[in-house]
Amino acid sequence: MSMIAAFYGGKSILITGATGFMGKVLMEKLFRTSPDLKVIYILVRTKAGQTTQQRVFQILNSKLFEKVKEVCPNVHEKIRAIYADLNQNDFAISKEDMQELLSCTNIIFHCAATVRFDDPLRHAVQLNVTATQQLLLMASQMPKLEAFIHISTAFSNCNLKHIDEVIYPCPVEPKKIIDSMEWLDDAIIDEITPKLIGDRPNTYTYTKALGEMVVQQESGNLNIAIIRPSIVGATWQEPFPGWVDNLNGPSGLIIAAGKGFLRSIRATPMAVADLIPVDTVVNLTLAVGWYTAVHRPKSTLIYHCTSGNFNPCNWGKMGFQVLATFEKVPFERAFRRPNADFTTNTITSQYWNAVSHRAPAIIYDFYLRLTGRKPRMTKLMNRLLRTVSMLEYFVNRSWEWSTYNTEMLMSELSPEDQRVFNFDVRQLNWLEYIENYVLGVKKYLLKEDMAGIPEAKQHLRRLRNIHYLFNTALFLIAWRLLIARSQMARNVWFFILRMMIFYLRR
Ligand SMILES: CCCCCCCCCCCCCCCCCCCCCC(=O)SCCNC(=O)CCNC(=O)[C@H](O)C(C)(C)COP(=O)(O)OP(=O)(O)OC[C@H]1O[C@@H](n2cnc3c(N)ncnc32)[C@H](O)[C@@H]1OP(=O)(O)O
Ligand SMILES: NC(=O)C1=CN([C@@H]2O[C@H](COP(=O)(O)OP(=O)(O)OC[C@H]3O[C@@H](n4cnc5c(N)ncnc54)[C@H](OP(=O)(O)O)[C@@H]3O)[C@@H](O)[C@H]2O)C=CC1
Repeated sequence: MSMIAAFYGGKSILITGATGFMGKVLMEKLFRTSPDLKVIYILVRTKAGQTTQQRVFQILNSKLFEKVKEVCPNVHEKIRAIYADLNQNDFAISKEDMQELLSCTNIIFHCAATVRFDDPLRHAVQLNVTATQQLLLMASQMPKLEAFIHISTAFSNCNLKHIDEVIYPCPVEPKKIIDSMEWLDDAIIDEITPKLIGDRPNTYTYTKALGEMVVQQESGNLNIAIIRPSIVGATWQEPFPGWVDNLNGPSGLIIAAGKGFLRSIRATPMAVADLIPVDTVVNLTLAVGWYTAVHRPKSTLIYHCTSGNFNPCNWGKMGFQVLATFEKVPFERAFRRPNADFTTNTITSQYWNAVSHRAPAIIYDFYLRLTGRKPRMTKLMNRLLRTVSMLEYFVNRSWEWSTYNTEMLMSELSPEDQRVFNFDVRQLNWLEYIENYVLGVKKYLLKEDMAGIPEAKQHLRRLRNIHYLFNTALFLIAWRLLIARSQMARNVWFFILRMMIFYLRR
C-alpha cells in the first residue's frame, strides 16, 4: 500500500493554477492514486468566454482524465471550482467560499503564476509575488492546514552557475518592490525594470526569486516546502507518454521546427538540456506534500526537480532526436522540410535568420499577394524569431543544481511509493522520451491524426522536389550570368559537359 496515496485519502486540497499545464497533471494524479480524497478546491478565473464550471467540465472531459474516470467515477463531485482572480484583492473570492476554504483546507499546492518571459514587471510582481503573499496570509488562517507547497522554478537564480537548495536574497526587499508597484507609473517601472532584474534575463525569473523570498519571510508557523523544477516537458509515463497541452518551453519550438519554419537556432549543442517530465515534477510534488505534512521539517526545505545531475542530455542530442522523429512521424502541411540546425556564432545566426527565415517568409508573402491573399508569413516569422531570442539564454548555458533534499526524500520513500510516485530520472531513456514528446506534440497540440502520416510524407517529398528545382534554377541563372562574363567559366563549363558526354557514351 502506498503511504503517500493513503495520506491524501480524506483530505481537502487547495490547488492554484489547476487549469495550467502542471496543475492539470497534479489533479489527475491525485484523483487516480487517492480516489478517496475528500475534495479538491481549485481557484479558477473565467477565460475566453467560458465560466469556471465550463472550464472544469472541459478539463474533466479531456483525454488526460480518461483513466481517472475509471478509478474515480464521481470525480465531478470531488472538484469544487471556486471563482478567483489572483490579481484581485482577496482573490475576489466570495465570503462563503473564503469561509469554506479557510475552515476545511488541509494541503495547499500553489502552482499559479505568470510564466511569460516578457510580462511587464507590475503584472509579474502581482501574480508571482503579491498573490503568493496573499495566499500565505490565507494559509495562516487555516486551522487544519498541514502543508503549503510552493512551486517555483530552478531558474529563479539563473544568474548563478551553481545553485544550492537555499533561498538567495535579492538586493531589493520584495515588500519594497510590492509597495513601489502601487505608486510608480508604468513608464517609470519600465525604465527601472532592467536595473531591478540585474543579471537575470527576464521579469519571470526575477519575480519567481522574489516569490521565494516572500515565502521565506511570511512562513510564520506554516509548514512549507518549495519545489524548483527546471524546464517542464511532456509526460514521461503517466497517465500516458507524451501528453502536453501548451507551447511553453521546447514544445513551441518543436512545432516550429517540425513545420519547417525554424531552420536554425543559436544554441550550444554541448550545453545541458535540463528538461524534466511534468509527471516526474508532479510525483515529487505529491511526495513533498506528504513528507512536509508528516515529518514537519524544522525549516523550509527546497527541492530541485532537475535532470542534469542524474541523467544529463544535451541540446545537440535532443535536437538530433527531434529531427530523427520528424522523419518517422512528420507534421502535416509543413511550410518547408524540417531541417533545423544549431549555431553558436551570433553572426552566423543572423545570417541564417536572414537567409533561412526572413527571405522565405518574404518570398511566400509575395506569392500570397500575387494570388490575391493576405500576406502573413513575415509577421509569423518575426514572432517566432522573437520567441527564439527569448529562449536563447537558456540553451546556451549549463547550470548545476544540488539535489540533497530530493535524494534524501527518495531514500525516505517505501519501495511501493518509489514506484507509484517515481521521480528518479536516472531511469529515463531520453531517446524514447523525446520521440514520445514529438508524437505527443503532433497528437495533443496539433491534433493531427496518425492516419495522415503517408500524406504528410508525400507533401515533404513534394517540398524536397520544389527545393531541388529551385536550387537548380538558381544555380543555372548564376552560372549563365557568370559564363556570359568570363572565358575561364566558359572553358570549365564545356570541360564538364565534355566529360559528362564521354562517360554517358561509355
Ligand atoms: C539540430 C536542431 C534541431 C532543432 C529542433 C528544435 C527543438 C528542440 C529544442 C528546442 C530548444 C528549446 C528551448 C527551450 C528553453 C526553455 C527555457 C525555459 C526556462 C524556464 C522554465 C520556467 O521556469 S517557466 C516556463 C517557461 N515559460 C515559457 O516557456 C514562456 C515563454 N513564452 C513567452 O514568454 C511568450 O509566449 C513569448 C515568447 C514572449 C511570446 O509572446 P507573444 O505575445 O508574442 O505571444 P503569445 O504568447 O501571446 O502567443 C502568440 C502566438 O504565438 C504562439 N506561441 C506562444 N509561445 C510560443 C512558442 N514558444 N513557440 C511557438 N509559438 C508560440 C501562441 O500560441 C500564439 O499563437 P496564436 O496567435 O495563433 O494564438
Ligand atoms: N512550465 C514550465 O516549464 C515550468 C513551470 N514552473 C512553474 O510551475 C508552475 C506551473 O506552471 P505551468 O503549469 O507550466 O503554467 P501555466 O501557464 O500552464 O499555468 C498557469 C496557471 O496559473 C493560473 N493563473 C494565472 N493568472 C491567474 C490569475 N490572475 N488568477 C487565477 N489563476 C491564474 C492560470 O490560469 P488560467 O488557465 O486562467 O490562465 C493557470 O492555471 C508555475 O509556478 C511555474 O512558475 C517552473 C519551472 C518550469
